[in-house]
Amino acid sequence: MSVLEQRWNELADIKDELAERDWFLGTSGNLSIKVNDEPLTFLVTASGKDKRKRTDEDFLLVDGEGRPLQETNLRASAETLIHCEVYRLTNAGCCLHVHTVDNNVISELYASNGSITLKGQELIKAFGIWEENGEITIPIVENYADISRLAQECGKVIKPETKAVLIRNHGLTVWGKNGFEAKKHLEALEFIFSYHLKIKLASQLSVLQKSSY
Ligand SMILES: CSC[C@@H](O)[C@@H](O)C(=O)COP(=O)(O)O
Ligand SMILES: [Zn+2]
Repeated sequence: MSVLEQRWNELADIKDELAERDWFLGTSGNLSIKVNDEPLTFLVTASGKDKRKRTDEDFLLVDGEGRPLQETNLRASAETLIHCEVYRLTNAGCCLHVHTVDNNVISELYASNGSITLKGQELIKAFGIWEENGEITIPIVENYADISRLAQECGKVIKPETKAVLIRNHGLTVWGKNGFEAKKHLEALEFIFSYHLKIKLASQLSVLQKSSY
């Protein structure tokens, strides 16, 4: 099997797993996986599809500027330029973007800070952070309608060590050195976001309950 076929199957399997979690509502979400380093080529999901379905037209091979490398009627994801920025600025081998209610709420709650710092969670270790009070900071950018501008803003906050970016009231883009790591990072962040929102809500409720006595 060629490297291209191997990467295709790997990304298709990841897509199936994320679909099982219902992380592609309303055709949202896009995924990519690197095929070649120099020159950069990667497979990216075709735009506007129901990503819960597995077909032979799910991905396109594009270059470092997001241009298709093969004759095709398909359009690359509208957010391909964000994936280009991730591959340009980090050692990512796979990049995943999903819209969930939790990542949207977190992005709105912390937008004015420009980032959210997560700590005190066992799953921080999924990012290779093993120290006692390890923490990870996820930058948050505004959701510009102009994709070049949005990609540019993402590019400004992505440092080599950054693992993810939140786009305000839009979704999360997260990556890893390969498909396994990207999925691990995505699952860990969604877990921590969900925990964070629940504990925040629970503590507000307990303040309300105490003040009603
Ligand atoms: C139809 S909602 C989602 C899109 O606007 C976009 O944010 C998205 O995630 C999917 O776009 P796509 O072009 O299919 O990759
Ligand atoms: Zn999106």
